[in-house]
Formats: sequence, structure tokens, C-alpha cells
Amino acid sequence: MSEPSTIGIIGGTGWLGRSLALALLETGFVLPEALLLSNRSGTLDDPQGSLAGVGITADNQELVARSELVILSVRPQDLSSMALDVQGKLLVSLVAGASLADLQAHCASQRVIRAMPNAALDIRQSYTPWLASAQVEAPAKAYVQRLFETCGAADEVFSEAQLNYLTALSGTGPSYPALLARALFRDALARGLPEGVARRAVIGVVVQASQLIGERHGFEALLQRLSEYRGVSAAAIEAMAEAGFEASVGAGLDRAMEVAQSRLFEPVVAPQKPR
Ligand SMILES: NC(=O)C1=CN([C@@H]2O[C@H](COP(=O)(O)OP(=O)(O)OC[C@H]3O[C@@H](n4cnc5c(N)ncnc54)[C@H](OP(=O)(O)O)[C@@H]3O)[C@@H](O)[C@H]2O)C=CC1
Ligand SMILES: O=C(O)[C@@H]1CCC=N1
Repeated sequence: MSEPSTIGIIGGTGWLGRSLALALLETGFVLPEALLLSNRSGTLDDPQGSLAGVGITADNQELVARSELVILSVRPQDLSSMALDVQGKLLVSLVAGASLADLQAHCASQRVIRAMPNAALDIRQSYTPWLASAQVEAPAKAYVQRLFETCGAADEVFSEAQLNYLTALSGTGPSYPALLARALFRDALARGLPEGVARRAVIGVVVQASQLIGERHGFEALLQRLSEYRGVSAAAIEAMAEAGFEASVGAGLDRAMEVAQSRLFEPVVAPQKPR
């Protein structure tokens, strides 16, 4: 496969589609004139001009005709009612709950990649696992890996089960840190802290202090080091564990994975014949 010279993003003005478009432009991965976006109105709201020169259309088939690589970034329910024939071209879908087989049948291509970024694509810090159908050639896979590295880290995975699990674990992006932040915030308010202090303390922990977790400090090593004081942190970590912290996380992931594998996308228009 020679590298696609044109990229089209269906749903390219949404949260993920637009963030991806901006990342591809910022990194020079694609030139504005080689990028085409679609949405239902065919209009582009771009007050800052960051998408200057990029094409916009309301006609998804026109986008397919003009793009060598088609990226699908609409909500699952919008895909269900969308007739789309990608004419055997390489299709990269970001749609949660749409399996490779569903996408092949619905969009008329055997060459399909399912990718699962998260909302941190917005700040070019997504973690994006992806799964390719057997018909995707090695150079196309290498190209897609580089494409997602424009906005964070990416890994190929090798089963729908792994991708569905990762939809629950990492596709949810900021959900779990935000849940922890809300629990800490509510606790602080319940104990009478002023709201501003509570909010800044929580952000200080969940957003700022958590940056210590990374290349230099693994999370296990950090927990160990803090626990070794046998003081306040150790008491909190152990009491939270005893109260069922990990069981609660496991239950949430179970439920999220059930939804991720439950065909959020159900075709209501006739499938195309895969090419
Ligand atoms: N947001 C997230 O955190 C994550 C989302 N995902 C998946 O990514 C996909 C996109 O999500 P997200 O960007 O958040 O959703 P948004 O609702 O922000 O964006 C959806 C886009 O699709 C457009 N659209 C809707 N219907 C059509 C249509 N018939 N033809 C062309 N464009 C259309 C919308 O534009 P308009 O309404 O103007 O037509 C909009 O630009 C979803 O499938 C989701 O499951 C995956 C991981 C994380
Ligand atoms: O919650 C959702 O369905 C989307 C897909 C994964 C993350 N956000």
C-alpha cells in the first residue's frame, strides 16, 4: 500500500474528529488541502482559523470519493442509520461498540481498523489501542500507528475482546479520575471546607500530584514509597482497599465492558456488500 495522500473524517467536526484533524495538521501529518471533514450541515465553525484550508461537506459519499483513507467518528446511533459505502478503501472507525465484522458489512470494505482513543485526544495525550481486520496490509497498519501517535501513544491489539475491555478501561479517558475527584470534593464539602479550597485541593491531587505517576515513578512504586511512612497515606490506602475500592473498580469495568460489547451500533439500514 502506498501512503494515503488524502484523509477524510466523517463526523470530523465532533469532539474526537476535530481533535484528530487538528493533531494531524499541527504535526504536518496531512496538509489542509488533503483533509476533508463531514457533518450533517456541511458547515465548519472555526472562529480561530485552525482548520483553514480544510474541506467540509455534508455528503459522506463525496468524502469517500475524495479520500484514500476514511476515518469514521460519528456516534454509534448515527452510524446505525447511515448508509455508507467506502468502496473497499481503508476504513478507520473510532465508533464504540461497532465490531470489525459489523463495520465490514455496513460500510463495504474488508480493510477495517477499529481504534479506541479517548477524550485526551483533545490535548494530544490519548492512549489509542487499535485492532485490524486480516485484510489490512502491514504498511497500512504502520501508517495508522503513526497517525495515532500524532496525538499520544498507540498499540495494536489482537482481539475484539481486548478492544472492548480497553474501551471500558481507557476509552473512558477522564471518567475515572473525574469520579475520584468528585468523591474527594464531596467529602471535603461534607466536612465543611470552603468550596474554593476544596476544589483547588482536589485538582492539586487528581490533576497535579498524579503527574508523578509516569516514566520515573511507577504507580506500584509510588504506593509502596508512600506506604512505607506507615502514616497518613498508608492508613488511607489500606482503609480504602478494605472498604472495597478494587472490587468497586472491577464492578465498574465489568458493566462498562458489557456495554462496549453489546453492539451499541445496530444497523437499521441495509448492509453494503463488503469489497
Ligand atoms: N468522546 C469520547 O470520549 C470517545 C468517543 N468515542 C467514539 O467516537 C465517536 C465520536 O464521538 P464524539 O466525537 O465524542 O462525538 P460527537 O457527538 O462530538 O461528534 C460526532 C460528529 O458526528 C457528526 N455527525 C453526526 N451524524 C452524522 C452524519 N450522518 N454524517 C456526518 N457526520 C455526522 C456530528 O456533527 P453534526 O451533528 O453537526 O452532524 C459530529 O461532528 C463515537 O462513536 C464514540 O463512541 C470513542 C472513545 C472516546
Ligand atoms: O462512553 C462512550 O460510549 C464513549 C466511548 C468510549 C468512551 N466514550
